[in-house]
Amino acid sequence: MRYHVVDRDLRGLPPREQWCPICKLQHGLAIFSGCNLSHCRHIQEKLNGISLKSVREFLTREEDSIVFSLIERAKYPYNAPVYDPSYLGFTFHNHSLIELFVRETEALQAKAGRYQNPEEVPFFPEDLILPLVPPYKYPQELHPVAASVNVSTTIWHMYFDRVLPQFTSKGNDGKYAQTAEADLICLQALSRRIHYGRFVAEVKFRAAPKDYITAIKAKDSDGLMRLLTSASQEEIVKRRVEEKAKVFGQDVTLDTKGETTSNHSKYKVDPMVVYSLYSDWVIPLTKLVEVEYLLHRLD
Ligand SMILES: C=C(O[C@@H]1C=C(C(=O)O)C=C[C@H]1O)C(=O)O
Repeated sequence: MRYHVVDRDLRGLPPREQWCPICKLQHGLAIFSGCNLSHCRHIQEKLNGISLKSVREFLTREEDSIVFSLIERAKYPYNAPVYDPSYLGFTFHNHSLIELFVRETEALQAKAGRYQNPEEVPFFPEDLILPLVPPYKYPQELHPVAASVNVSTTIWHMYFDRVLPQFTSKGNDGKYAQTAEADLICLQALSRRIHYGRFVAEVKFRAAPKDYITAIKAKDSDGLMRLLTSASQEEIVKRRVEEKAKVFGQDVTLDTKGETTSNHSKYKVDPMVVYSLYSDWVIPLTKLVEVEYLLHRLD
């Protein structure tokens, strides 16, 4: 079967219009009226590679990155000077060392093409320089409005004000560059996971466009929240990350006979902290991103 797709713009964004080869209607991405929905969904699936299964697999793999990044950050004590704007003597626009570190690293990574990937969202987009590398043709599954859905500031404050003090020991070992680097890895993993809510929302929209279109047209945020929520899935996710914190965060040693011994009583990051991080922040923010994306999905 051949699909005739018109009006793909230069950045490879989703087609604004397309012909459905089955119902022969030309229609915008969001307007399915008069057309058999299953046919049009079929086209969408052919054009785009994401499914609920694939997005959930992505989120599951991101859990590993998040738990590992917290464990790596927990190697260092809190190291307060990293977050104190006066530590650099009010140079660099009164930025703290962490802010300077993130801004400069993001600028370098932008040059290397990191933010061409629609999965990656910078914390300081205003500082970014155009990539030096040739463009890579990433699949463009999202509606263009995805570019303006951004909860980076909330993630920043959540991480530094609420989460970091819970899993680091008090103290100062002077390893500030390593500390800032470890923070950045945590922030990037959290941001990637949370902003992936845009992809989750897209597959949910495609699976039940009629329901979502009604709620979107009514600007019904609560209705959208109800539609996209799966309480059972959330419970699985929370228990799984708690378990990962136990498995990844234990000391593994070998005794003289070469038998593995694990210390189950002491974990590098408290598994309850990881459970609460997901329960209080990661899942609610992912759902907020989903709703924000959906509210503008028909723009
Ligand atoms: C991400 C999803 O959407 C919602 C958010 C979830 C999450 O952030 O883990 C889990 C279930 C849903 O309530 C999903 O259905 O997988």
